[in-house]
Amino acid sequence: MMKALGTGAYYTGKYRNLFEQFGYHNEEIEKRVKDTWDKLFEGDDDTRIYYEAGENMGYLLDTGNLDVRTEGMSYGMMMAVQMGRKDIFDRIWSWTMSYMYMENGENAGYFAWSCEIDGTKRSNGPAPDGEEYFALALFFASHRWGDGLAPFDYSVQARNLLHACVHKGENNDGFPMWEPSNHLIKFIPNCDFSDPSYHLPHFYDLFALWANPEDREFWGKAAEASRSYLQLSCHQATGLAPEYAYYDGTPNNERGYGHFFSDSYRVAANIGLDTEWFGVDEWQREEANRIQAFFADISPSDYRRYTIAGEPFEEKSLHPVGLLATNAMASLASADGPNAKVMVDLLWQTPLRTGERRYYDNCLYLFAMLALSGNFRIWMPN
Ligand SMILES: O[C@@H]1[C@@H](O)[C@H](O[C@@H]2CO[C@@H](O[C@@H]3CO[C@@H](O)[C@H](O)[C@H]3O)[C@H](O)[C@H]2O)OC[C@H]1O
Repeated sequence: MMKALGTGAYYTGKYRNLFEQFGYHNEEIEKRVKDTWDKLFEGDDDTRIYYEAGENMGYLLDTGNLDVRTEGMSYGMMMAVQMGRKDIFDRIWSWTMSYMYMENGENAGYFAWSCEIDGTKRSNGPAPDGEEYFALALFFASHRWGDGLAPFDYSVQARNLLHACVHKGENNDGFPMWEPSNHLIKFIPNCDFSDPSYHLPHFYDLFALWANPEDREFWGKAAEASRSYLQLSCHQATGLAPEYAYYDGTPNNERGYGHFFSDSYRVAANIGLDTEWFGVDEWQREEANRIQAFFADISPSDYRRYTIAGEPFEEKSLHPVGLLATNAMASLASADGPNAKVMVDLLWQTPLRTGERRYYDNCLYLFAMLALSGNFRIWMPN
């Protein structure tokens, strides 16, 4: 039975343990989730991506690019709030506010998407996927632990950030992160195209509940627009999405990002979580089945870059573990589909990635572990 959010949207309020449904034992599953967290955030493993900084800060390192990204920091906060780790959440948020937050210029109110490990900004521009994850992680933190003094007044921080995302540019002060005319998230504020993997309608349905009252209608429309946009941008036969796409959904290959590669992987995971939180949408079920069918007979060692029509390039996937993790997370949308169990089994049998490219793969891996074990939840206000 679906539960009303009060915005016209309904949520499931249920978090399936798909691992258990597919035959794994609960004790083993819980241990695996905990081990995965430990290997990323604690200990000496060569899978680690989180590091403490000073007395009260910490960061996630993009081990392949040797920088700290809003993507990783916001993912780290989402992981920490799901795992109930306020200590680590606050450390990451402190680092983010100390070094990434921009107070001046056309991006004031946003976060610099890439910094050096010492906090020096590598860029003065943001990447909107970070802002949307920050905002929802902050709302969840507020609901789980309550608001504290700034910058730990989590719900205030989330609302201010979402205000900037929607309203910047209204006073000639930069650009919004969502295009006002169509409610679609942009790749960067000052551009007119999108990135299908940035579309998180399941987040926007919650922003419609918790953002500033005057923006709630906007977020409801953004959720609807994103669910439609995914249908436009994912290939009808293969289900594959390009990294960047125009507002009409066609691939944007101006800089070579019009194909299925690293960014694209997240679309499958996002569809899985949207289904888990907000219920089955027939297109999402079919889409998850299409992506899983495409990869069903390809060995991870042979994952490549593909056109969205499915033609392989010579170039191998940079993040095969991340790709198989997101394909497994799609099983939340296709649980009764022909490849759902195979994809979940493949994730279960695959260890975390080691080596210099481990950051992106291991982030997607932990998200999949959380989601497939029923531990990637909506934290409602008490
Ligand atoms: O041009 C930058 C643009 O690159 C930036 O995007 C962020 C970085 O890329 C995205 O994820 C990467 C996927 O590939 C892996 O190899 C990397 O480790 C990941 O970081 C990420 O989602 C974006 O936030 O956005 C700002 C633009 O100016």
